[in-house]
Amino acid sequence: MANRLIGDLPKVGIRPVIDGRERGVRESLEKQVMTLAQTAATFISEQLRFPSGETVECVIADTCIGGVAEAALCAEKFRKEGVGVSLTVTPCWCYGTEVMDTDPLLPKAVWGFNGTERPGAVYLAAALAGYTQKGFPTFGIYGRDVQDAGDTTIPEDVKEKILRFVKSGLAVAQMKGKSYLSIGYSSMGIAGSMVDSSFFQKYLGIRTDFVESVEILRRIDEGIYDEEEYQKALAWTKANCKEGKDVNKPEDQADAARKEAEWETVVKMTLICRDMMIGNEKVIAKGYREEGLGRNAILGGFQGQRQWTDYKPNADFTEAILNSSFDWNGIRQAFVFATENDSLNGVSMLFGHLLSNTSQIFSDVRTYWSPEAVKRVCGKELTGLAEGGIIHLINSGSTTLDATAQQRDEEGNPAMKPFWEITEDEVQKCLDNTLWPQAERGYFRGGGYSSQFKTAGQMPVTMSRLNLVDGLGPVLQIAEGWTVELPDDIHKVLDERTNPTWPTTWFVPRVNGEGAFKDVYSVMANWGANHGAISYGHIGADLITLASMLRIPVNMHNVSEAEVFRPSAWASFGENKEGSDFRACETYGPLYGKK
Ligand SMILES: C[C@H](O)[C@@H](O)[C@@H](O)C(=O)CO
Ligand SMILES: [Mn+2]
Repeated sequence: MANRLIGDLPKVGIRPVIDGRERGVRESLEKQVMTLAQTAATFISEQLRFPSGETVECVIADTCIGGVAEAALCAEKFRKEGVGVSLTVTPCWCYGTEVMDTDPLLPKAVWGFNGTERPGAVYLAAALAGYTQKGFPTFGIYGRDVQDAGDTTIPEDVKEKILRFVKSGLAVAQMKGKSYLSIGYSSMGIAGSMVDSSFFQKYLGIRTDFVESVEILRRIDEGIYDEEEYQKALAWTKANCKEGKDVNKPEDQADAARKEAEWETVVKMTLICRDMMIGNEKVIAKGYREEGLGRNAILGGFQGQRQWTDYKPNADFTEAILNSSFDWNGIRQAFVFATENDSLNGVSMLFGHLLSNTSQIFSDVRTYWSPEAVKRVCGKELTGLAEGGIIHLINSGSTTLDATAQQRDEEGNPAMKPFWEITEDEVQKCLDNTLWPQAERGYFRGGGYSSQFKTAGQMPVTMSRLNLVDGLGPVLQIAEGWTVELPDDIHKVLDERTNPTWPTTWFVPRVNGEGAFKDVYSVMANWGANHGAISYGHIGADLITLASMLRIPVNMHNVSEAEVFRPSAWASFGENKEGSDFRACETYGPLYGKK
């Protein structure tokens, strides 16, 4: 079972429900109802893939569901098949609570075909009322325009909601039962690194697993890693990871032998952290079964600072490579690995990864630069998207090399793609646009190598952050925007004022003149912590849907109201979308336990 997370990927269960009246009514509908289910299943499997690249499999009930018995038969089939998300479809009237999916943990939605020959929308409303009354928040999908009874196409607005619902539901299902691997614990008093096991378990169904960092030293010293892969990795690293300028004072600079030793150490650290997350058959074959099983970790965090980094090379290389979509074994699914063990930023990265299938950026939200301040220090004007000010995103370590913006989408725009769309040439460009200067020894006494690059292109991105509020619980904040590439005569001046050996992304959130999005400064002023997780694309609406499934309220976002898609029950908590979200999440509480 090693070399991958334990357990099969979740499937999508499709529930064709029907008016159970036989001897005429039911028979007249069977074909249309089952065809709707098959159409939905085909659409989902064609459109969606897991971050691993595997396709999303749908399971359709053996028969249409006309009553309790067939609902129970369907539930049993879904249980056996490993269904993690349920989508009920119908064009006709059905008996709401008799045919409903009563699994409290399955994210669920109902698509009521908008055709007026039969009362499908009436069923939808009745079903949603039943789900709301019984405490199973369910998403309602109802196309805006009436379709003819024989129409088996899925309207665009319905497609959008089906995909948004299924992507989020699969994210919920993929997290359940997995682990957060905490290597070390509290990092420099960063609250997110004081891992809250209760949050992980009750809201995400994720177990937290704590391993002291000394485990890495033990595995290095005792050779508990795959020696053959290590040699391959070291050779690849030497060929592809070029050292940058050593910014340390001459008297503090490591000699050649020490630098070589640090490369060897950081490569071993990378193998070992990965093995600790998902295991390694080669390590088992070497006689280390327990170590080779791994810890089923869908997400990891490394404390690093300060005890480890005061003594040993830092994990900047490890974090950067694990978060990237490639390594010495080629192009592959990115891991999700947080630096400074900021588990809350790690969760935000995981949400982004599961929703976008891409690798993630972990950054300090370091500096807001007003146009005036840039003018003062550079004598230059900020222009284009940057003209209202910019936010400097920069942190040593945990930023994917995909963030060099060397990959291109179908239109030739800079992008960060799912790994299966990335070319070898793009990988090489990401590597060629990254230098690896020695770690700055004032911060990192034990040395190491930091990834140094700038995001060289404009890309749509979404920055998010999960925060824990005492007395309230988790909240999520979201800022859609763009990366911007500054002219070198501005970038270099601003970057040199910080830690130029770290990866830089210049970020401009979409602002609307109101509240937290009044202007770029306000976004920074309202950000809830020192870190943000940044995903490629504008995925704010997906994050909002996912958060509602997890009963995590969204306290800040710049997604248009029309795109907000939450369970129908949320409307019962009031018209104000933000207030109703908080009230609904408070009422339902976490999926897997009591607050
Ligand atoms: C200066 C500290 O050592 C860095 O780790 C700091 O920039 C941070 O990343 C804090 O989140
Ligand atoms: Mn940081």
